[in-house]
Amino acid sequence: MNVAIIGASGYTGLELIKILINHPKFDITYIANSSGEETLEELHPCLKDVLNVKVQKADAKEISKVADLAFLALPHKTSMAFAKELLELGVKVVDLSADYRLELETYEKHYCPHEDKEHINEAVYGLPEYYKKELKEAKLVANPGCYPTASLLALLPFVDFIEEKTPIFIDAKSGVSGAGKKLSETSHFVHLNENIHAYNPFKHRHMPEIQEKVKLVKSKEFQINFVPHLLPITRGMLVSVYATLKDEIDVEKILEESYKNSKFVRIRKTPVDIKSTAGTNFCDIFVARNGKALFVNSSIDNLLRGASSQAVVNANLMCGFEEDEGIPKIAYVP
Ligand SMILES: NC(=O)C1=CN([C@@H]2O[C@H](COP(=O)(O)OP(=O)(O)OC[C@H]3O[C@@H](n4cnc5c(N)ncnc54)[C@H](OP(=O)(O)O)[C@@H]3O)[C@@H](O)[C@H]2O)C=CC1
Ligand SMILES: CC(=O)N[C@@H](CCC(=O)OP(=O)(O)O)C(=O)O
Repeated sequence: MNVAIIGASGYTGLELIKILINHPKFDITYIANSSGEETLEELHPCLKDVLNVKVQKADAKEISKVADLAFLALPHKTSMAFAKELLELGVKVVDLSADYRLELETYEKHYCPHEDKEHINEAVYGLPEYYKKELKEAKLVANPGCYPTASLLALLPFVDFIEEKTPIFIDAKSGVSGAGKKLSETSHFVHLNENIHAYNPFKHRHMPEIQEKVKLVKSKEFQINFVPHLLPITRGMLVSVYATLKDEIDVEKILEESYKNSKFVRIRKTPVDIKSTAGTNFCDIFVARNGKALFVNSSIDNLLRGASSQAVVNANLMCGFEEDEGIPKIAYVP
């Protein structure tokens, strides 16, 4: 199966290349960024003598001649124009941006006017643990955001048992690569080093994504209070969910039961850490209860389970392959 990577000069684009180079069923036949003016080695010196594919200026018609499926590792708004054209040309799409993740009204409220209303309703949300059946039939997959991936995997097993009148709090912490390669004041080394802070409390665009998916998967409308923080590390994400249960239930049993068939969720007996999932597609989860107070703790690699490896799992499912074919499992430890 021939695949294209658009946005190959970015962080998630590089992670896609690294996974797909070793994939037993996918061949990278097209790589692009916005200009096509540099070689792959110039964009990513780490790929010298590893992969030698020409970098092109992204062009949907050219992609359709050489690839059956395209990964779009592009900024929001840019992605939908490419996806629309590719789908019309018969190319399957896994979109890493937010462009197809939300219902139209929610998207337009938190992002911008949508330019591909024709396809937004056919997009499948790429969280395999909850949408596997639909993903096997999908032509367009909306890969979830990194914070929603870690938050939903932690929260969804407990939604039916949470007291509906009390708020749910999600405290999330991400490595800086989550912001992409573009520099900003808050991603500057001098600002970040030995520092940590919250940003966009209760206003982050991933709060409506989490809220909407809880409603769609579990038919429950909760007030989700989401606060992200920036960590002075390159990759990794740690999420802590706090909620109040209706009863003093066996939370470990519920978690085990929820993910007993999942290849990429690991239930941990102690609080999770970032290093054990860095470099892998795993989401590690730990749960604890104090009376009716619930604490669920999850960790993922924001660039992999939060983006590129989850995208390849989704592509595996779309193409009828085993979900774990070619997917990284060995963490960057120590
Ligand atoms: N970083 C993360 O942890 C996560 C990111 N995502 C999402 O994945 C997407 C990619 O993120 P990330 O890799 O971090 O972003 P980067 O900013 O690191 O990379 C963006 C890429 O998009 C390319 N690009 C921009 N405009 C165009 C265009 N018009 N035509 C072709 N290529 C274009 C850039 O190319 P050029 O170099 O030429 O500008 C670059 O390769 C985003 O939507 C992001 O929100 C999702 C989950 C996690
Ligand atoms: C650290 C950091 O800045 N993270 C990004 C989230 C990255 C991501 O998963 O999300 P999208 O695909 O929705 O952009 C942020 O807070 O906007």
